[in-house]
Amino acid sequence: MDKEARFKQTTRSVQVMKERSEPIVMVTAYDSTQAAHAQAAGVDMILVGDSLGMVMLGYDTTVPVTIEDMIHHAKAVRRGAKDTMVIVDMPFATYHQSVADTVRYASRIMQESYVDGLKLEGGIEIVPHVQALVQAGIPVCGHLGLTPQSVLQFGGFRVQARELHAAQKLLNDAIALQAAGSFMVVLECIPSALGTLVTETITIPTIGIGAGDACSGQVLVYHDLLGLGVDSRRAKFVKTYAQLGESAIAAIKSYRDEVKQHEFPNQEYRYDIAVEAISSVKKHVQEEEKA
Ligand SMILES: Nc1nc(=O)c2c([nH]1)NC[C@@H]1CN(c3ccc(C(=O)N[C@@H](CCC(=O)O)C(=O)O)cc3)CN21
Ligand SMILES: CC(C)C(=O)C(=O)O
Repeated sequence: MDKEARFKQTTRSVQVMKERSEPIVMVTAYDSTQAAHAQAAGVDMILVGDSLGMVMLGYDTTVPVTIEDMIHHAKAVRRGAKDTMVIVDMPFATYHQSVADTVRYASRIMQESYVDGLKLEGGIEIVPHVQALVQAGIPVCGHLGLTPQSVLQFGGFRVQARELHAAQKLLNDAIALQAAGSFMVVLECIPSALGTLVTETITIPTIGIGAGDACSGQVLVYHDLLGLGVDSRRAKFVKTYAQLGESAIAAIKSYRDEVKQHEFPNQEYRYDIAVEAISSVKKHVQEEEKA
């Protein structure tokens, strides 16, 4: 996309997109190259997800991810996609102590990485925190359903809100987040009929990941949609649009083979020097050795 044609989404424009039933496209990114890919592809917004702990840092869950990790990656994404809306996850347990601590952590992320909003996992229990951030001028995106920071409590990455009470609670949480001033909410790994019901009940946009096709938008993890991961374990909601992991391994193998067989670097990849210059250097070295 050329620079002129690029429109940076805002909290207001995504609301209009929902009203017009225009799907909102979100993808995660964790560094400046990935962010530039997402922007060049014309996505509406980028999420610097704490999934970076799993896909970039090699952890089994998102629990070990720190505020420093999030800021480090968010800054890189901001540099790579200056004209795209960027939302950043608040990491594990940074919005569960005092409201004052939550505002302090959130302000650090906003001011140091200069992004467009923050995402927090949870419902009614975090409403005071959401309200305080909104009062501070920070756009807040909610996240309900499979909230990965609670994976240890869930006992694994499992589909959520399949029973009546849990489904009712999720709907109430969505309503509470909207009332608290959230501009959007991510719905992860829930029955699609519940995704539909939430999207029809609240007025703010819903972004689904494993929440059906009626959500106002969709999000996928960069590594998942590009097939970059090396482990084959993959959630049912992931559609893989390329096999870049396999391409990467094949390319590195070719490089390895060419170096081992003295095929790389050939003439094309070398720098020249005048013959006289190099022979003078050689002569100089020989004279030094004699002395
Ligand atoms: N690469 C990656 N993609 C993600 O979407 C993602 C992360 N990492 N890390 C943070 C969370 C964890 N997520 C996950 C991980 C696994 C499943 C999964 O395997 N779900 C099972 C559900 C099985 C059940 O409940 O019965 C599935 O088969 O879809 C779901 C979400 C989503 N997020
Ligand atoms: C999967 C998305 C919604 C997320 O929260 C993340 O990338 O951490």
